[in-house]
Order: sequence, then C-alpha cells, then structure tokens
Amino acid sequence: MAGIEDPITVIASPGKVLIVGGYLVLNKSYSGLVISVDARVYSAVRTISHTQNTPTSQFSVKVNSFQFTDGFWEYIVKRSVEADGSLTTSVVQVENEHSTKNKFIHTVLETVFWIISHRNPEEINNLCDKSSTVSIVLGTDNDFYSQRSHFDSPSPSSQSIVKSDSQNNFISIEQLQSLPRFNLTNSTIGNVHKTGLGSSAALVSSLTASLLLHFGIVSKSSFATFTQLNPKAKVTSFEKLSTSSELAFKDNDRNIINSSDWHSKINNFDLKLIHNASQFSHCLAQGKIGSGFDVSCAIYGSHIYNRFSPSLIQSAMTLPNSRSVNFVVDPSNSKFDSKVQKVFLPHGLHLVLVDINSGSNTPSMVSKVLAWKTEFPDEGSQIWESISSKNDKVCTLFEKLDQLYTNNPESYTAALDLCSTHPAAEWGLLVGKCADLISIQVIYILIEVFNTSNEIRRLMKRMGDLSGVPIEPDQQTSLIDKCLLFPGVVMAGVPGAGGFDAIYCIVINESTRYDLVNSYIFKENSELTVTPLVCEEGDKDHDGCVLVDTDIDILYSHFS
Ligand SMILES: Nc1ncnc2c1ncn2[C@@H]1O[C@H](COP(=O)(O)OP(=O)(O)O)[C@@H](O)[C@H]1O
Ligand SMILES: C[C@@](O)(CCOP(=O)(O)OP(=O)(O)O)CC(=O)O
Repeated sequence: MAGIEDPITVIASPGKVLIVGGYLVLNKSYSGLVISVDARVYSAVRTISHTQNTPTSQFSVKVNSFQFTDGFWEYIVKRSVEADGSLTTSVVQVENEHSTKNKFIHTVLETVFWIISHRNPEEINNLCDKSSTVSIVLGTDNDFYSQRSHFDSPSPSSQSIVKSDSQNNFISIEQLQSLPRFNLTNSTIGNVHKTGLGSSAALVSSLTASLLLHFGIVSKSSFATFTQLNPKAKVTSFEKLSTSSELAFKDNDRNIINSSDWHSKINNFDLKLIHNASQFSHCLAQGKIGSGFDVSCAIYGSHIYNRFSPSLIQSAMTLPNSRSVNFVVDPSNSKFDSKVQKVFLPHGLHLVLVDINSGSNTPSMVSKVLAWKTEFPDEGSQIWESISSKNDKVCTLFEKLDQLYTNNPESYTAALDLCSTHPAAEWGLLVGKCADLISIQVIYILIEVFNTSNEIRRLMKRMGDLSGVPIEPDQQTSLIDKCLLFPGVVMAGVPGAGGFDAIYCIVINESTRYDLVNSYIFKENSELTVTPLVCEEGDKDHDGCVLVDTDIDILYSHFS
C-alpha cells in the first residue's frame, strides 16, 4: 500500500553553446568557451514508501519523460553484498512489449546507486526495507527540440493551433513563446528533431544532481536556488558554501570573474561529485569519451573549459562496478582534472540562436577531422595553434570588456549603444563621436572581437575543407555573413562541431536581438529552413544547475 510521500526534489540543468573551441577542446591543452542557455532539462524525484510491505532486497524506479510517446521506463534496483562485506546495487530494466531502452537514464541510475551504496548504504537498506518506488518526472524546455511541426501541420493531438507564416514558413519568437511549457513532441525520443543544445548532457547532469540531493549525498546549500519556473525567473538566494565542502582554490592563469561565490562553487565538493559522476555516466552511455564541455556547462554554466584526461574514465568504462566508479568520481580524485574558469558574456552582449532544420552527425565529423590531423600533423598543428591563439584572444577580449564595464558602466554603455545601431564595419567611424577614452577602448575591443571571430571562422572553414567535413557549409556562410552586416552584431558562427545544426550570434543589447530574429535575413531565407530559438544566455546568478524551489504543477501532475 502506498503511504508516506517524501518531498519532491527538482534540479534543472541548462543547455550549451560552444561558441569558441570546437574540435580543439577535445585536446586538454586547448580551451573552449561554452555559454549556457536558459533552456533547461528538469528532473523531479520523489520516493513513495510502502510501509506495510514485507522488506525485500530491491526497490523500483519509474521514469516518466512525458513529452515523448515512448518516454516511460521502469527499473528494479537490486541490493547485494560484495565479498568484502560492502553493499552494492545493480539496476535491471523491467521490459514489456512497449518499452524502449534509454542508455543515458539507465547508466545514471547505475552510477548514482553505486555512489549511494558506497556513501550512505543505510539509504539503500531503507529503500529496500520499505519496498519503495523512486518516481522520476523529466521535463525538457521546448528549445531543445524543433517546434516546427506544431506550426506546419497541426495534428489533432497537437497542443498548438498556431500556424507559421504561410508565405515563407518563418516562425517568430512570439509564436514559439505561445506554445505550452514542456510541449509534447508527439514523437519518440529517437525521432525527435534536436536543436543542438545538448539534451543528453543536461538530462544526465540534472538527473544525477537531483538523485544525489534527494538521497542526501549532496547538500541543498551547494546549489543556486531558482524560485520561479517561468522564463526570466530570478534567483533569490545563493547560500554561501560551507567551508567543509570547499577545496583550496587553485591558481588560474586567466583572470576569472572575481566572485568568491563562483570560486567556491567551482571548487565545491558536492558539485564536483555531481560533475564527475555525470561525466562518467555520459561517457559510458554514449560509448565514447567526448571533451565533456556540455556536461561541465550543464553543471557550472558558462565558462572557459579544459577537458579532463580521458584515461581515467577509459579504465573505469571497461568494467564499471561500485568500487571503480566510486574511485573515479570521488571529488578529491585529482586525476579528474578538467578546468573551469568562470566567464560570462560581457555586460550588454546577448546570445541569439537560430536552428537550421537539418542536423549533423557530430561523431562522424569529429572522427574525420581527427583523422585528417593525424594524417597531416604539421599542417594540422599549425592550423590548430593558430585557431587556439585566436580563441584565447576572444576570451581575453571578453574579460577586458567586463573590466571596462566595471571601471565605468556609463561610458561602456554609451559605447555599446552607439555600436548597436551600426554594422560592425562602421564602428571605427564612431570613435569620433565618443566623449571619453573608455568608450573609445570599448569600441576598439568590439572591433577586435568581430575581426578575431571572423579569423576563427575562416580557419575553421579551411580545416573543414581540408578534412572533408562541412564545418561551416556554404549555405551557413552566406547566412552568417548577412548577420555580420546587421547593426549591432559582434560575432556570428556555427557553434560546436558546426555543420547544419544551428548558427549563433552575439549581439549588442536586447533590442538588436529582437530586430535580428525578426529581420529579412531569417524571414526571407530560401536556402535553409531557419527557426530562431527562444532561449537566451543563462542569467549570471543561476546559469548552471539549479535547485528549483517552487511547485511545478506541470511536472508534478505526471508523477505515477
Ligand atoms: N528529456 C529526455 N528524456 C529522456 N531521455 C532523454 C531526454 N533528453 C535526452 N535523452 C537521452 O539522450 C539521448 C540523446 O542524446 P544525443 O543523441 O547525444 O543528443 P544530444 O546531442 O542532444 O545530447 C536520447 O536518445 C535519450 O536517451
Ligand atoms: C567537436 C566537439 O569539440 C564539439 C561538439 O559540439 P556540439 O555542440 O556540436 O556537440 P553535439 O551536441 O554533440 O552536437 C566535440 C567535443 O568537444 O566533444
């Protein structure tokens, strides 16, 4: 009989956009600059205990990702005792004729219950004794998936009756915003059209975090708290981390945003445990070791990232068990050596994302680029070194902009306002209109960002041509070039691995964002089907994984 209900725990993790560092970030010596967005995957967990049942040595887990037609999975977690007397678990899917596999969810459950059996075995005993059911509901923000089908041909079961502009098939931000939150996809997970925000990394990270928090392995105070579900929700508290859960700060060679909260957060043991466990589960589930920038972003938000040494995870992936996994994910394991240097988009700059309704196969692009680099090591290294120095320059220029804003917000804002109404090619002429040195410096730095990012694009496209990979396909090039002529656009390019997934723009002021997405560039594009995404860069105070401290009826209504 169902009885005592535990409180519900909800953690949300953001999607990502790698604006600088595609391919290079696979190598530990090169950095990537990843920006998190305010579109998130939410994992809600609650435990239902069956107090009158006879104690058993297992409990069940039910996962409902209700936006998909095949989004339901059930597992049994079995408890056993190792030869050394320690407790361990195994997770077995309960299969029926309709069930599908979800490697990411299954792997997270295995990893997390190994961590719980190691760190708090009593919790596992408790779940078994009460024959508990751990019920999980997943909610994914609409931007992770193309919403075109809801406009093009609304089916009777579709939740939307809004039509796209019949003349050009353009869908506006306002139309997208009119869709219900956590819109049903009317699709299986396998067939859904992804927009490239990194759904699996956000899922793995939020699920790992919510389970570890729900079962008391990590503490609430390690998270920023999100008190409203609606877009533009504001954080009201970021509790200071307890000294016991902090590591000594490491020296970093770059100037990081100087917030002691952020230092604490990056070095916080709880978040490190969540990070390491999520990276491990993500690699194991996808059967390969990527750079991990997406998982890192899903936890820490926007930052400059250097990857961890893959050998550590590689060895534990061969025969994962409680012992090997707990060793790998331990926050004090110095071999888990990825680096996170917190940065944000400079003040007044905003992210615009546009989905290209096509999609690319990242793993095959990666293997071709790496094969080319192995075959032509001299030319490959030369191009990578060149790209890397320009990537680093963009990071440094961002930091300089933020410094100038801190020094003199008025002059900084005046310069941005001036540039926002002119295309970058005219910014040099605006210097004469500046009232002070700070404004002039800001304009020169914006010009440098614009030029440097274009040089990166040129080199990335060349690398694509040399390796036979469409890193920046010609159709994207013409779209990006048009964006770069638009007033107030500072950067534009293909994020991550490139290809036909999406383009990003960094623009000055919210008004440019609005004007650009509603401009002729996207409305009258005949070569590609382009759709803007609603999401923006994550808010500074809560751009990583967040504890959602409010009731979310849409999610709660899907608990079994
Ligand atoms: N909301 C979700 N609910 C359930 N599973 C999900 C969800 N989002 C992602 N996944 C899992 O992640 C897989 C997609 O991973 P992948 O193809 O690597 O895409 P991405 O690049 O978006 O991470 C899905 O097949 C599914 O197993
Ligand atoms: C090539 C890469 O450096 C970046 C790929 O970035 P994307 O953002 O394109 O990733 P997907 O979500 O897998 O499509 C590979 C890596 O870093 O793992």
